[in-house]
Amino acid sequence: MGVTMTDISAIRTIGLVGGGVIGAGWAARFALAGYDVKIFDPDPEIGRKVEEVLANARRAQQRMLGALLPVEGTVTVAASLAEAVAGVDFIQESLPEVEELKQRVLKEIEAAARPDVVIGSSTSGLLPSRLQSVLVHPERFVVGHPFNPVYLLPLVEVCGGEQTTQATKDIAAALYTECGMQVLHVRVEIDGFIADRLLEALWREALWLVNDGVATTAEIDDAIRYGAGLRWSFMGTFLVYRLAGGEAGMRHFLSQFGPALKLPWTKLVACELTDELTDRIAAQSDDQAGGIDLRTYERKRDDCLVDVMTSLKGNDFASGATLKAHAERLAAKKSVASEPERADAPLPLLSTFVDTAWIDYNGHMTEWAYLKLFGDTTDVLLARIGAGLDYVAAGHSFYTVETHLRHLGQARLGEAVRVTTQILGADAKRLHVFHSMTGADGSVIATAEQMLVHVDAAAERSAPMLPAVAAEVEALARAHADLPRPDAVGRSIALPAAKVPA
Ligand SMILES: NC(=O)C1=CN([C@@H]2O[C@H](COP(=O)(O)OP(=O)(O)OC[C@H]3O[C@@H](n4cnc5c(N)ncnc54)[C@H](O)[C@@H]3O)[C@@H](O)[C@H]2O)C=CC1
Ligand SMILES: C[N+](C)(C)CC(=O)CC(=O)[O-]
Repeated sequence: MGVTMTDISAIRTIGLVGGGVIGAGWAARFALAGYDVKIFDPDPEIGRKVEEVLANARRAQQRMLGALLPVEGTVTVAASLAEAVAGVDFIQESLPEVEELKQRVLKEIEAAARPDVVIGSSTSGLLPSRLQSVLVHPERFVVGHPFNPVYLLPLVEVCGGEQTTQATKDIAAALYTECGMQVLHVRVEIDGFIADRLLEALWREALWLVNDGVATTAEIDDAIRYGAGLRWSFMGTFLVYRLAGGEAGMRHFLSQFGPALKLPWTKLVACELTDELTDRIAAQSDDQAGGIDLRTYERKRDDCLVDVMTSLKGNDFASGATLKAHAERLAAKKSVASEPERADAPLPLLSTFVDTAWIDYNGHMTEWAYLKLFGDTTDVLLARIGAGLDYVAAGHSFYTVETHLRHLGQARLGEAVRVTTQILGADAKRLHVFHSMTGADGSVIATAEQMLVHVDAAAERSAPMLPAVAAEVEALARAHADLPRPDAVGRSIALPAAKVPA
């Protein structure tokens, strides 16, 4: 099926050329987003390598998104380049960073692929105008520069060349976004794009510091990870330095620290990678790694990245906002259709998916999260009876004065949970409710019995409900009067009789 230039819903299968660090990372990113992947790499070990990267990626993404993840796409190792790209709906090239090689293979890709299919390139700095110049259809070529590990880091720089159409950039950007990535549009075509210009400046300086015997690889990494690296995970250099300028902000920062830039402390030219320096860096790096193998280190890195992004998700900030939006998109695709109320059944008030922030060290939804969801359900009920935020603003409210929570099963990350509410009774000032939470398989995993008291909020005293609310409560209480009373109502916590010490 063809893909129109404005529609990515027709994209099902993605062809990957090059399956090294980045190509295998793309395979995992796309497959875990539900796309089928065909990958070609002449490396005879390609199948094993991709499988290992995919296993680590699956583990990390499950920690981050759990049951929200879509059904995983298939990953097929193709026997030839033509097999990997023929008939696919999008292509991502991740060949070694050599312009002539990329140009030669891009021509081979074009000869085997559909003429309209978008070709993304992972190049970290080569100019798209030069790469696309060899193509018959250069308009469908665009750079999509990712960051390692591609399956976790959201950033992808999208940069078109002189002949790239806007539609091509839009398709690539839409696809990457759909896979949970954060697109940074590089508006001016420039060697190294934006991020690698910055990374390379730091990297040059780091190599000089080792070369000049100022610091070891481990000391330089400490200088980053205990300081600036921590704040870079959520604020970039400009925002960080604005805050460092105190109340006078960026102007003060520039006037105080600007003159030092002219000293200059940094060299900003490449140091010669002599055999001696390469040996020294490699030996220090081996020493620093402490004999831990690559895949184990990758898992450590992935765990830390997931923890950082999950925390930032709670703050709805930086990459956390990207993750939150992605989780919401995935949840919307799986969303449970809202249920109509029935007179002969408890009210269906809340449907949601278990969030990463609610998971404990056992991998299950933690205690307080149950109370939060039951509390949220009560809020939905209050809105339903006309006691929502306007009612509160007018000085009336309900306070919860007693809760009895029971835990009967487990909810896991991303699982769909649903809460229904039965009105057990009410009088002029009190509302007695029973919430029941079911998991994805429909079994009850928790219940909460609550007593709410209506209050005059300003006086902080109980008070009768306003007539309109009282009428809604009465109607619901009457409708629920004939429902079977849950066994757990009124139960208290106690050991079974036989276990009570005499
Ligand atoms: N490693 C990194 O940190 C990042 C790399 N990139 C970019 O991604 C691209 C790939 O880099 P890496 O994955 O790091 O390199 P890599 O060396 O790990 O992988 C390159 C792969 O291409 C394969 N290959 C060589 N000739 C081929 C051909 N004719 N057809 C198919 N496959 C072929 C090789 O067998 C190898 O597996 C480069 O353009 C690089 O600049 C982008 C972001 C980060
Ligand atoms: C070293 N590198 C230039 C290939 C790095 C990148 O392009 C991005 C990254 O993951 O750091």
